[in-house]
Amino acid sequence: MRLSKIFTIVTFVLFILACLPLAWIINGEWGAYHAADQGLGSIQIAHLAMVAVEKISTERGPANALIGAPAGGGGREKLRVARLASDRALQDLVTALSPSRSAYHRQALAAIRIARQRLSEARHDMDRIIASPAPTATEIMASIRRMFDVVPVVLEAVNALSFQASSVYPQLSNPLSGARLATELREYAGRLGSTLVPALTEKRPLTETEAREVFILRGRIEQLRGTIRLRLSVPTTQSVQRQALSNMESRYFRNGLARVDDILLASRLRQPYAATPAAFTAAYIPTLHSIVELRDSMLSTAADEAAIQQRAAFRHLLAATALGVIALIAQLALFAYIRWLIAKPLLAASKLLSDIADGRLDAELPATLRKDEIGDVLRAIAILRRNSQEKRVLEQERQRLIDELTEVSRIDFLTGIANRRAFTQTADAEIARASRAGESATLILFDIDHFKQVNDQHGHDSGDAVLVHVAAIIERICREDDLAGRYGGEEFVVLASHGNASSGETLAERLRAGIAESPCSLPSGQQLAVTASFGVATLGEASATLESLLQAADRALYAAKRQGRNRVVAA
Ligand SMILES: Nc1nc2c(ncn2[C@@H]2O[C@H](COP(=O)(O)OP(=O)(O)OP(=O)(O)O)[C@@H](O)[C@H]2O)c(=O)[nH]1
Repeated sequence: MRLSKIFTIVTFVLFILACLPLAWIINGEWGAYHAADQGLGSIQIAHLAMVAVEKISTERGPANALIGAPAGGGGREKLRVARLASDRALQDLVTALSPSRSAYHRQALAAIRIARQRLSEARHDMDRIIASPAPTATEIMASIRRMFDVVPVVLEAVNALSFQASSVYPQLSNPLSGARLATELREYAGRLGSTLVPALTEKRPLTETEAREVFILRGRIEQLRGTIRLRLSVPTTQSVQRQALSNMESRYFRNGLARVDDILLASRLRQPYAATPAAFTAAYIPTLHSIVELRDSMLSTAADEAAIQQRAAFRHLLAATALGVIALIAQLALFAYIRWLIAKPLLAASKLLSDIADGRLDAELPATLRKDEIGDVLRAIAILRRNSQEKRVLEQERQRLIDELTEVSRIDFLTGIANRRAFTQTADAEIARASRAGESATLILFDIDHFKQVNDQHGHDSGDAVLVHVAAIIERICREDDLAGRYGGEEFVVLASHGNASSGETLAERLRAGIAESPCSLPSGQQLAVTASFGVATLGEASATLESLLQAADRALYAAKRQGRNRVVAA
């Protein structure tokens, strides 16, 4: 597998391995943020449920005030407004719970459906009692109890939502349960007032049942008061809650319950009541606000704390995501850097080595100042390439010299035509080929006449000039495919291929005439007449080799010399 591919696979695998724990961490942070968000939502919805409980409790005040009261006055309008407020609070709660996102929400929604049904029936019954001119105490109490029965159902929703919020924020269980207890306290405080209404309406002492009910309610209220105080006795309780608690103590537990105690005392002493139901309600109900304020203060503390934690969870999520992304980018950048630092130069080095091995020595070498192993490799490749280039130059020079030597060894240094060795090699092969092919070939051997005299009379240089002069005539007259050479001294030889005896003799005659008719210019400037004698031998049965042709031609040449020179004699 190629190095680049291995590097890509390793990068991919390491990237995935880094992604997995990051995804796990981010998923955890997302879960924490999501739970915090839901917990905060639950606190807000729990608040709506508590408000609904409060509104339903409050609705009993104007209803009770209307029982036995003369028709007219603003009582009806107050009841209408109170009922509208209850309906709106329940609707707000239903809207906030839809669509339900958890089992707690579904449980709360189911409870509210039942509560609405019960509330509708209780209102119907209450309207009947209000319309009745003289309802009995039992009828009034039954009607009031039906209103009471609505509240525990809504409290179920409050409990479900508070539990959900507490499960996310265990540290907020104190303010959350404190708010829930305050909601219950508000309910029982309301019930206490409602329980007194029949006796006030009928201007009679409390019945034994009513007195027991009041006793139980007072006990329940004290119990709730104690539990709330316990919840708020922890050091983390904020001053605003302590203030709300003290406000509730003075307004409800001192002023509000003082009204109740007045009525209970008058009832026990069988004395007439100092307040009508409406006056009692008007004095008693406002004191319940202090309980609601305490509830809201605890809820607002819990909501603030939850919002802080939700924001912290969001910041953690953001930080984890940002760190994760930065880590991945850093990892990719590191891989890219390593690729650039190691893999890329190694690949380039491998390509350069392949090029050098294939003889491509002109590829550009990256200039490197690197001091590491990669730098060493690149420098070694540069040296290797330089050595290869030098070796190539040397090889070329060597070949050139070989070619030159070969050429020199085949050419006569004086005349520039083939020497005896070159002529012999080529002529041997040509005669063998012509012999095989059944073609004709003529060998012309000739010798300059009285050459010794030229040397003797005009000097050796003039002799050389005559030799060069004759060679030039040979080159001028012979065809390209004729083989001509200096056979030795002042002796020349020509092998005329593809010819016959007569054409060979003709060529010899043309050579003879050419030499005889062209005087040679000696270095001294003197013109010297030169002649030569020719022996011609033609390829035949008896002369199938160069050697035999040469012997035959030499004999003919000798004959030509004897016959007076400057002539052609055929063997
Ligand atoms: N200048 C010069 N002279 C050469 C060369 N080679 C051979 N000779 C001379 O050629 C002469 C040959 O002379 P001979 O063999 O006596 O023949 P000749 O004088 O030509 O007489 P014939 O051939 O009988 O006409 C000798 O004096 C050689 O020294 C050469 O390369 N240059």
